[in-house]
Amino acid sequence: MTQPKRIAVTGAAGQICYSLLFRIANGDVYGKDTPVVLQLLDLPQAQKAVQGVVMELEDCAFPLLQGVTITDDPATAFRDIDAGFFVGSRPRTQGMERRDLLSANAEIFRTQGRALNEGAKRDAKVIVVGNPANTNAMILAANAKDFPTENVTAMLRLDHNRALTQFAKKAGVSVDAIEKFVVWGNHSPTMFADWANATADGKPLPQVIGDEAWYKDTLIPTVAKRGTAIIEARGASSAASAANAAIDHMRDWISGSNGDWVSMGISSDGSYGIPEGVMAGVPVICSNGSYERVQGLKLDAFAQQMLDRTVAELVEEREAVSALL
Ligand SMILES: NC(=O)C1=CN([C@@H]2O[C@H](COP(=O)(O)OP(=O)(O)OC[C@H]3O[C@@H](n4cnc5c(N)ncnc54)[C@H](O)[C@@H]3O)[C@@H](O)[C@H]2O)C=CC1
Ligand SMILES: O=C([O-])CC(=O)C(=O)O
Repeated sequence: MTQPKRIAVTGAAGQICYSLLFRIANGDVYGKDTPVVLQLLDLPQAQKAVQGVVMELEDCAFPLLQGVTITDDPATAFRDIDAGFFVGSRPRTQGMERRDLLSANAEIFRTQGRALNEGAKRDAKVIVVGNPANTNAMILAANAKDFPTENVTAMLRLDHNRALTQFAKKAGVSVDAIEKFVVWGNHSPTMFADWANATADGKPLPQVIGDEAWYKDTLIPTVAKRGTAIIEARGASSAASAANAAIDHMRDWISGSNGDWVSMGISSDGSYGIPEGVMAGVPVICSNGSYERVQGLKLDAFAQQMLDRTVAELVEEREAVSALL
């Protein structure tokens, strides 16, 4: 058996983690040959609830689960980790936008960035799920001064997966027939679900669907507002689908995306005119434990306008938290 991977998960008592932890323990991130140790973080008042979740993890008898620690101390949670899922933070409720969580959650990521810096392996892979995910990831990276910024990412994969299903239904194909699709920008209603390069079974998706009005007037807003629709229907924000997206993001980063594009929020290097340091969703291809931006795409006037809008929002969010960077 290989060495166990140490995985920190924050917000362990919450609803996303109630799905996420069981998937990780089942081997869905590192594969069925790699044992895992979970290092669970939550607030002091949530420790008892985390203990309950751990009892349930034990009761699953997962062969790959070699150990679990529970703590309310970020430094303990992030010590020697290979991967970190940063979920812990307040979710929005009806009537709120994700950016309304900025002041409630930003401070969490400053504190945790410092702890990540202290204790994590330098090649640890980090995904931020807690909203507003892009800007929280930027705060986390900025406060982990000696930790590689490229190893801190934000989750756009739920938006990506949501769009794939809508496209697949419209085109009458399976979701895995669709390739080269990307969600650009912020995990917010300004996100840009871009089908310009996408294919279905190798044929251009815009031609296969042949309905640009549907794409602009139905697909884009449906994906952008899906989180709100779930909150209205369920009375709570997406949980199992968010956990699934976090698993997809990390699994592909670790094991590769088989040449296909996936959407990841990463720190901008200035490509596509996205200001450097902004944590924006872009197309990447994952292989050998790392990701590469897809470069050189031509954006038409509509795409450029959509990208500019979502990037402008990210820049505004960055200004709002400048004191924490
Ligand atoms: N990026 C994305 O696509 C998605 C992001 N989210 C976000 O994920 C976050 C978590 O959502 P849920 O699990 O539904 O929320 P929840 O309220 O069920 O759980 C959050 C957990 O985080 C804990 N927590 C709060 N502050 C903490 C801190 N400083 N350190 C450690 N733990 C802390 C809470 O005690 C609670 O157990 C929310 O911000 C939500 O908006 C949700 C769905 C999709
Ligand atoms: O909408 C929310 O607040 C939760 C979330 O990020 C999503 O479901 O995409």
